[in-house]
Amino acid sequence: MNFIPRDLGDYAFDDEGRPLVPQAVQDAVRTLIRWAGDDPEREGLRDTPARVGRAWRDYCTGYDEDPGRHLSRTFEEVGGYDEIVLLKDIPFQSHCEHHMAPITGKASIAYLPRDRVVGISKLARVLHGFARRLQVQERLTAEVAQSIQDHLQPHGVAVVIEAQHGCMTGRGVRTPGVAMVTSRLLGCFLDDRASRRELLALMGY
Ligand SMILES: Nc1nc2c(ncn2[C@@H]2O[C@H](COP(=O)(O)OP(=O)(O)OP(=O)(O)O)[C@@H](O)[C@H]2O)c(=O)[nH]1
Ligand SMILES: [Zn+2]
Repeated sequence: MNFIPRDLGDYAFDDEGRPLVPQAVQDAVRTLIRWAGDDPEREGLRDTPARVGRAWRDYCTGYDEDPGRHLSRTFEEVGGYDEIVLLKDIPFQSHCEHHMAPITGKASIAYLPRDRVVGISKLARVLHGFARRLQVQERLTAEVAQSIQDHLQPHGVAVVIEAQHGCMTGRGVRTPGVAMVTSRLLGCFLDDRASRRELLALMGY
Protein backbone atom coordinates (compact mmCIF):
# COMPACT_ATOMS: atom_id res chain seq x y z
CA MET A 1 0.00 0.00 0.00
CA ASN A 2 1.04 3.48 -0.84
CA PHE A 3 2.02 4.90 2.54
CA ILE A 4 4.23 7.93 2.22
CA PRO A 5 6.27 8.78 5.31
CA ARG A 6 6.17 12.48 5.99
CA ASP A 7 9.74 13.72 6.13
CA LEU A 8 8.90 16.85 8.07
CA GLY A 9 8.68 15.18 11.46
CA ASP A 10 6.24 13.15 13.47
CA TYR A 11 2.79 14.42 14.11
CA ALA A 12 2.48 16.57 17.18
CA PHE A 13 -0.65 18.21 18.52
CA ASP A 14 -1.36 21.42 20.37
CA ASP A 15 -3.39 21.67 23.60
CA GLU A 16 -6.61 21.77 21.60
CA GLY A 17 -5.70 18.57 19.77
CA ARG A 18 -4.94 20.34 16.51
CA PRO A 19 -1.90 19.18 14.55
CA LEU A 20 1.13 21.40 14.92
CA VAL A 21 2.33 22.62 11.55
CA PRO A 22 6.10 22.40 11.01
CA GLN A 23 7.93 25.68 10.39
CA ALA A 24 8.98 24.54 6.91
CA VAL A 25 5.33 24.12 5.89
CA GLN A 26 4.39 27.54 7.24
CA ASP A 27 7.35 29.13 5.45
CA ALA A 28 6.25 27.51 2.19
CA VAL A 29 2.75 28.95 2.57
CA ARG A 30 4.19 32.39 3.37
CA THR A 31 6.23 32.19 0.17
CA LEU A 32 3.11 31.22 -1.77
CA ILE A 33 1.22 34.20 -0.35
CA ARG A 34 4.06 36.49 -1.46
CA TRP A 35 4.02 34.83 -4.89
CA ALA A 36 0.25 35.42 -5.08
CA GLY A 37 0.94 39.12 -4.48
CA ASP A 38 -0.01 39.69 -0.85
CA ASP A 39 1.82 40.38 2.40
CA PRO A 40 1.98 37.32 4.69
CA GLU A 41 2.68 39.61 7.68
CA ARG A 42 -0.54 41.59 7.46
CA GLU A 43 -2.93 40.81 10.25
CA GLY A 44 -5.55 38.84 8.30
CA LEU A 45 -2.91 36.53 6.88
CA ARG A 46 -0.73 36.08 9.94
CA ASP A 47 -2.30 32.79 11.07
CA THR A 48 -3.01 31.58 7.55
CA PRO A 49 0.16 29.48 7.08
CA ALA A 50 -0.70 27.33 10.12
CA ARG A 51 -4.33 27.10 9.03
CA VAL A 52 -3.35 26.06 5.54
CA GLY A 53 -1.00 23.43 6.96
CA ARG A 54 -3.81 22.00 9.09
CA ALA A 55 -6.22 22.14 6.18
CA TRP A 56 -3.85 20.12 4.01
CA ARG A 57 -3.41 17.53 6.74
CA ASP A 58 -7.19 17.30 6.75
CA TYR A 59 -7.54 17.09 2.94
CA CYS A 60 -4.92 14.35 2.80
CA THR A 61 -5.78 12.02 5.67
CA GLY A 62 -5.97 9.21 3.11
CA TYR A 63 -2.18 8.88 3.26
CA ASP A 64 -2.52 7.79 6.87
CA GLU A 65 -4.58 4.73 6.13
CA ASP A 66 -4.90 1.65 4.01
CA PRO A 67 -8.48 2.15 2.75
CA GLY A 68 -8.86 -1.58 2.15
CA ARG A 69 -8.81 -2.18 5.89
CA HIS A 70 -12.45 -1.07 5.97
CA LEU A 71 -13.33 -4.17 3.99
CA SER A 72 -11.80 -6.69 6.37
CA ARG A 73 -15.02 -7.16 8.40
CA THR A 74 -17.52 -9.05 6.30
CA PHE A 75 -20.85 -10.80 6.84
CA GLU A 76 -21.80 -14.12 5.37
CA GLU A 77 -25.39 -14.29 6.62
CA VAL A 78 -27.45 -12.02 4.38
CA GLY A 79 -30.49 -14.23 3.78
CA GLY A 80 -29.15 -15.71 0.60
CA TYR A 81 -28.97 -12.29 -1.10
CA ASP A 82 -27.11 -12.71 -4.36
CA GLU A 83 -27.94 -9.61 -6.38
CA ILE A 84 -26.09 -6.38 -7.06
CA VAL A 85 -25.36 -4.13 -4.08
CA LEU A 86 -25.08 -0.48 -5.14
CA LEU A 87 -24.19 2.62 -3.14
CA LYS A 88 -25.25 5.47 -5.35
CA ASP A 89 -24.16 9.11 -5.65
CA ILE A 90 -21.71 9.24 -2.74
CA PRO A 91 -20.45 12.82 -2.53
CA PHE A 92 -16.70 13.17 -2.15
CA GLN A 93 -13.89 15.69 -2.37
CA SER A 94 -10.37 15.12 -3.58
CA HIS A 95 -7.54 17.27 -4.95
CA CYS A 96 -5.92 16.99 -8.34
CA GLU A 97 -2.26 16.15 -8.33
CA HIS A 98 -1.53 18.62 -11.14
CA HIS A 99 -2.73 21.82 -9.49
CA MET A 100 -3.73 20.68 -5.98
CA ALA A 101 -7.14 22.15 -6.83
CA PRO A 102 -10.38 20.60 -5.51
CA ILE A 103 -12.11 17.79 -7.31
CA THR A 104 -15.73 17.55 -6.16
CA GLY A 105 -18.16 14.96 -7.30
CA LYS A 106 -20.11 11.83 -6.62
CA ALA A 107 -19.29 8.19 -6.98
CA SER A 108 -21.46 5.13 -7.43
CA ILE A 109 -19.95 1.87 -6.24
CA ALA A 110 -21.46 -1.54 -6.89
CA TYR A 111 -20.50 -5.15 -6.45
CA LEU A 112 -22.08 -8.53 -6.99
CA PRO A 113 -21.22 -10.51 -3.83
CA ARG A 114 -19.80 -14.00 -4.09
CA ASP A 115 -20.31 -15.17 -0.52
CA ARG A 116 -19.47 -12.17 1.64
CA VAL A 117 -20.87 -8.66 1.97
CA VAL A 118 -19.55 -5.64 3.85
CA GLY A 119 -21.32 -3.02 5.90
CA ILE A 120 -22.51 -0.57 3.29
CA SER A 121 -20.81 2.48 4.84
CA LYS A 122 -17.49 0.77 4.20
CA LEU A 123 -17.76 1.37 0.46
CA ALA A 124 -17.93 5.10 1.14
CA ARG A 125 -15.00 4.81 3.57
CA VAL A 126 -12.88 3.15 0.90
CA LEU A 127 -13.76 5.94 -1.53
CA HIS A 128 -12.80 8.67 0.95
CA GLY A 129 -9.57 6.87 1.88
CA PHE A 130 -8.38 7.07 -1.71
CA ALA A 131 -9.98 10.47 -2.42
CA ARG A 132 -8.22 12.21 0.49
CA ARG A 133 -4.94 12.18 -1.38
CA LEU A 134 -3.56 13.98 -4.40
CA GLN A 135 -5.27 12.20 -7.26
CA VAL A 136 -6.23 11.97 -10.88
CA GLN A 137 -9.80 10.84 -11.32
CA GLU A 138 -8.87 7.81 -13.41
CA ARG A 139 -6.57 6.43 -10.69
CA LEU A 140 -9.10 7.16 -7.94
CA THR A 141 -11.71 5.19 -9.88
CA ALA A 142 -9.37 2.26 -10.48
CA GLU A 143 -8.04 2.15 -6.92
CA VAL A 144 -11.49 1.98 -5.36
CA ALA A 145 -12.54 -0.82 -7.71
CA GLN A 146 -9.34 -2.81 -7.24
CA SER A 147 -9.47 -2.55 -3.47
CA ILE A 148 -12.99 -4.00 -3.40
CA GLN A 149 -11.98 -6.71 -5.84
CA ASP A 150 -8.92 -7.68 -3.78
CA HIS A 151 -10.66 -7.77 -0.42
CA LEU A 152 -14.10 -9.21 -1.24
CA GLN A 153 -13.36 -11.16 -4.41
CA PRO A 154 -16.93 -10.66 -5.59
CA HIS A 155 -18.30 -11.75 -8.98
CA GLY A 156 -17.97 -8.18 -10.18
CA VAL A 157 -17.17 -4.61 -9.15
CA ALA A 158 -18.16 -1.33 -10.76
CA VAL A 159 -17.14 2.21 -9.88
CA VAL A 160 -18.46 5.24 -11.77
CA ILE A 161 -17.30 8.72 -10.79
CA GLU A 162 -18.64 12.05 -12.02
CA ALA A 163 -16.69 15.06 -10.85
CA GLN A 164 -15.88 18.68 -11.46
CA HIS A 165 -12.30 19.84 -11.42
CA GLY A 166 -11.50 23.16 -9.80
CA CYS A 167 -8.49 23.52 -12.06
CA MET A 168 -10.90 23.70 -15.02
CA THR A 169 -13.41 26.05 -13.46
CA GLY A 170 -11.48 28.60 -11.40
CA ARG A 171 -8.42 28.86 -13.61
CA GLY A 172 -6.91 27.72 -16.89
CA VAL A 173 -9.65 26.96 -19.40
CA ARG A 174 -12.25 28.42 -16.96
CA THR A 175 -15.08 26.20 -18.10
CA PRO A 176 -17.55 25.55 -15.29
CA GLY A 177 -20.43 23.13 -15.47
CA VAL A 178 -18.67 20.22 -17.12
CA ALA A 179 -18.36 16.86 -15.44
CA MET A 180 -15.63 14.33 -16.03
CA VAL A 181 -17.02 10.79 -15.98
CA THR A 182 -14.81 7.77 -15.37
CA SER A 183 -15.66 4.12 -14.80
CA ARG A 184 -13.93 0.91 -13.89
CA LEU A 185 -15.79 -2.36 -14.41
CA LEU A 186 -14.35 -5.66 -13.26
CA GLY A 187 -15.48 -9.29 -13.43
CA CYS A 188 -19.04 -9.93 -14.58
CA PHE A 189 -19.73 -6.23 -15.21
CA LEU A 190 -16.93 -6.28 -17.75
CA ASP A 191 -17.53 -9.70 -19.27
CA ASP A 192 -21.28 -10.16 -19.16
CA ARG A 193 -23.52 -7.79 -21.11
CA ALA A 194 -26.67 -8.62 -19.16
CA SER A 195 -24.97 -7.86 -15.82
CA ARG A 196 -23.61 -4.62 -17.20
CA ARG A 197 -27.02 -3.56 -18.52
CA GLU A 198 -28.63 -4.27 -15.16
CA LEU A 199 -25.90 -2.35 -13.37
CA LEU A 200 -26.11 0.72 -15.58
CA ALA A 201 -29.90 0.75 -15.28
CA LEU A 202 -29.61 0.64 -11.48
CA MET A 203 -27.06 3.44 -11.58
CA GLY A 204 -29.37 5.47 -13.79
CA TYR A 205 -27.14 5.56 -16.88
N1 LIG B 1 -6.97 13.06 -17.08
C1 LIG B 1 -7.04 13.90 -16.04
N2 LIG B 1 -6.61 15.15 -16.18
C2 LIG B 1 -6.70 15.97 -15.11
C3 LIG B 1 -7.22 15.58 -13.89
N3 LIG B 1 -7.18 16.64 -13.05
C4 LIG B 1 -6.64 17.65 -13.75
N4 LIG B 1 -6.35 17.26 -15.01
C5 LIG B 1 -5.73 17.94 -16.16
O1 LIG B 1 -4.34 17.90 -16.03
C6 LIG B 1 -3.84 18.68 -17.10
C7 LIG B 1 -2.49 19.25 -16.78
O2 LIG B 1 -2.08 19.82 -17.97
P1 LIG B 1 -0.80 20.76 -18.15
O3 LIG B 1 -0.80 21.25 -19.56
O4 LIG B 1 0.39 20.06 -17.64
O5 LIG B 1 -1.10 21.93 -17.11
P2 LIG B 1 -1.74 23.38 -17.37
O6 LIG B 1 -0.83 24.18 -18.24
O7 LIG B 1 -2.03 23.96 -16.03
O8 LIG B 1 -3.06 23.02 -18.18
P3 LIG B 1 -4.46 23.79 -18.26
O9 LIG B 1 -5.31 23.29 -17.14
O10 LIG B 1 -5.03 23.41 -19.59
O11 LIG B 1 -4.18 25.27 -18.12
C8 LIG B 1 -4.93 19.68 -17.40
O12 LIG B 1 -5.43 19.40 -18.68
C9 LIG B 1 -6.01 19.38 -16.34
O13 LIG B 1 -7.33 19.63 -16.82
C10 LIG B 1 -7.66 14.25 -13.77
O14 LIG B 1 -8.12 13.79 -12.72
N5 LIG B 1 -7.55 13.44 -14.86
ZN1 LIG C 1 -5.81 20.08 -11.85
